[in-house]
Amino acid sequence: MLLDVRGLKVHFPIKKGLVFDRTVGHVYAVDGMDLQIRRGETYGLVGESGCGKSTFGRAILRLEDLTEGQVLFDGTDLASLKGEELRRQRRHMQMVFQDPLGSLDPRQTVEQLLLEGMRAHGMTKDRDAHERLTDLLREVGLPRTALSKYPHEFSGGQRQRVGIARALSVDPQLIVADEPVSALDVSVQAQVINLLADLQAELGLTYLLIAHDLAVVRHISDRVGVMYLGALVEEADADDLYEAPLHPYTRALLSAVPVPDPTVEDTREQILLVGDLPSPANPPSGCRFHTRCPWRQETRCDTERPALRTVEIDGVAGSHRVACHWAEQIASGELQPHAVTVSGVTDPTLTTHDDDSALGAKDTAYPTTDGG
Ligand SMILES: Nc1ncnc2c1ncn2[C@@H]1O[C@H](COP(=O)(O)OP(=O)(O)OP(=O)(O)O)[C@@H](O)[C@H]1O
Repeated sequence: MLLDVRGLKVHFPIKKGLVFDRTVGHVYAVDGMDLQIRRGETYGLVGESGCGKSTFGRAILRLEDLTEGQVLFDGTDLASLKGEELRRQRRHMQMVFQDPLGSLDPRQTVEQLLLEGMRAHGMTKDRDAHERLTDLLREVGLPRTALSKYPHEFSGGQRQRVGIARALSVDPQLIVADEPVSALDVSVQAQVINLLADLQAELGLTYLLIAHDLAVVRHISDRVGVMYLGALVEEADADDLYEAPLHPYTRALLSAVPVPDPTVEDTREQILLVGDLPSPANPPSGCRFHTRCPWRQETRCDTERPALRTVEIDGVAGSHRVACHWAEQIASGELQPHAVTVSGVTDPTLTTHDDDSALGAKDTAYPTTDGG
């Protein structure tokens, strides 16, 4: 296991007061994450905007203060490291950001940008440093002439290649890529994703790939974790997750992913997510998804937070984990979905869902089970 995260919490204090800051509450951005990544694996982390994905990615690189929990990187607990030790450890873990323009110093040439990290980790002392720069550019598919250019002189896709080269420059083991393609044109997205895949094969890298778009992570990820309000609600091998999602939230996210071929009839279940993500400063009690869940059962879902547990499939406990009290009953059809209103109150008169005209209604989720 290269990365082993246990019970991680990152809470941001909410301060009030002009002169004396008072803490009046907390944003529970990450609130009990357990996640393991094997060496050489690509782990896709998905979820709606605001569910805590970026905070989690930043926290495991110790770019955020950890409120509680353990982050073991190759056996070393990062939570206990400080100063020089932490700085040395950081060389092994690098980040690729969504917006390379915002994360690359506009006054530095590509050469300066690439040398900066290498210099900080004592990697420019040997005379091979320039050879390494040439290799880096070749690896990310940029010409050698790129070295003397500034970030604004590149297209979005090329700039992301510079961002990737910079992450690679210190020879890391783990790369956290936070929405690496969501700012790029669709036509360029696949090129950058393919580049990440090629680099992994060539260099044996391990990735945590963060994205709100499930389609982006599907093909490159070995495993996928779905995050909701600060914690994982489901995790499985990528194919299992996409073909047999168990958590109602995952089912809702997947039913929103368009079918790539317009000539193929979309027979999947349609579950509309009702309302906005609740505030992470005031998360719902019990299961955090209960206010939007079409399978919510009173009162267990409202009061008891489900643990992330391994489910048995055909009597075998595999690697599919889900945090739902009723995953098996939902999968078997024993529990039927019902409509959800914005307030999160289920309407007992709407326990069937054969009124297709209601599909697409703004305030109500009507899951259909035909073909799902
Ligand atoms: N430094 C901070 N101080 C206070 N609250 C923060 C801070 N950073 C993030 N948050 C809050 O924590 C929650 C989780 O944010 P985060 O950026 O991790 O989510 P996300 O899933 O990555 O969303 P996005 O894709 O929009 O970045 C949000 O409500 C956000 O406003």
